[in-house]
Amino acid sequence: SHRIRVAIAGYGNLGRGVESALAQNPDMQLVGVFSRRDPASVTLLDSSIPVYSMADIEQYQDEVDVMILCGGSRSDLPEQGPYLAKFFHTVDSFDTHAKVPEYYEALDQSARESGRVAMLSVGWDPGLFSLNRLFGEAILPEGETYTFWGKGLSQGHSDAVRRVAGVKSGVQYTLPSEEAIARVRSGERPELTTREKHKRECYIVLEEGADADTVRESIVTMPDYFADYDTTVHFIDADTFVKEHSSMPHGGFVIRSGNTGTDSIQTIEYSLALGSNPEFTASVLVAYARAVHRLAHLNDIGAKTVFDIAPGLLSPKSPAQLRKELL
Ligand SMILES: NC(=O)C1=CN([C@@H]2O[C@H](COP(=O)(O)OP(=O)(O)OC[C@H]3O[C@@H](n4cnc5c(N)ncnc54)[C@H](OP(=O)(O)O)[C@@H]3O)[C@@H](O)[C@H]2O)C=CC1
Ligand SMILES: N[C@@H](C[C@H]1CC(C(=O)O)=NO1)C(=O)O
Repeated sequence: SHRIRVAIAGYGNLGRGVESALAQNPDMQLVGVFSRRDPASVTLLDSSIPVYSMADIEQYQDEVDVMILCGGSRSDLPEQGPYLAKFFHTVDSFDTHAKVPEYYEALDQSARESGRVAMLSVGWDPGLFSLNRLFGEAILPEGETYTFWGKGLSQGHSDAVRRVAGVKSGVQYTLPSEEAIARVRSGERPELTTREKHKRECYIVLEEGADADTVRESIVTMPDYFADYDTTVHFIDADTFVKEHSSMPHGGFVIRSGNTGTDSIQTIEYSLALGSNPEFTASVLVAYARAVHRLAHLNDIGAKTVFDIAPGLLSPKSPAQLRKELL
């Protein structure tokens, strides 16, 4: 059977990660990268892969089985997602938690009209952490669920600060409250507000002539991303930025602490330690691209989240082979 023909829409940290993740999956083939920038200015890891202008993307419908959308959630995907679902089966990593319901509806309408599959919010949070929160609550209905991230670089929040007028480069680190983690791990099951669980720290290089106080205010008050957190903004020069803020580690964990019949305490914990947030997220996107391709062949169209995907669809192994590996 032929390899799955995959293309990338939007070439940033995630796009680069998808390019290298595809090289690790021999049943898939990267057929091209689409960018809003001049293709001549976009340098891939593998220079033999063609780069096309996003403006021409509709012409490639018959050459792409799955389009992996790697744009930013704050401003790119809300427009690119519903648009591209008209022409391609897609998968993206949309992570503006507050806006997921409306994004789902927009994708679902577009994908159903075109008879395509559009998977949203694939990654680790939302994505693998979402699945583990579901397992915890479905299996241990009596209990509490906690999610902690970091210390590490959030790409969604870094993308969001880069979109603020006056920001030349920017990253955002998420720091979990060690005190909150200790209380959860002790089995206390505390009520914790958003603000009590994490702090956010940004490092920004300003555009020439931009005003630091105005930029800081735009960031710390930003709804859905920073308004509910204690956020600090540091302004640094470009050399320091490149020297000290070029790696993107991250991670975190989901804990479900619950009680069963005889009041036994049961604890489920799922954790991630990521050397590269974008490369890991890209690896999740690529596994789900395989599932999207299979759903497309089953004509199981419309918007899908990780909750809708049978795990076997992620694996390159046949169902028969997987059954042999159950134990
Ligand atoms: N669900 C999850 O667990 C996760 C989700 N994410 C999501 O992934 C999204 C993308 O993250 P990330 O790849 O780090 O974002 P980037 O800022 O690296 O890229 C976003 C877009 O910006 C454009 N771009 C990239 N580099 C440049 C450049 N040098 N000059 C001009 N434009 C550029 C690209 O579009 P173009 O090529 O068209 O110019 C690209 O698609 C995040 O917004 C986040 O929401 C990330 C991690 C985990
Ligand atoms: N979507 C996040 C993945 C995790 C990290 C995170 C955070 O640090 O706030 N929230 O969810 C990302 O863009 O990195």
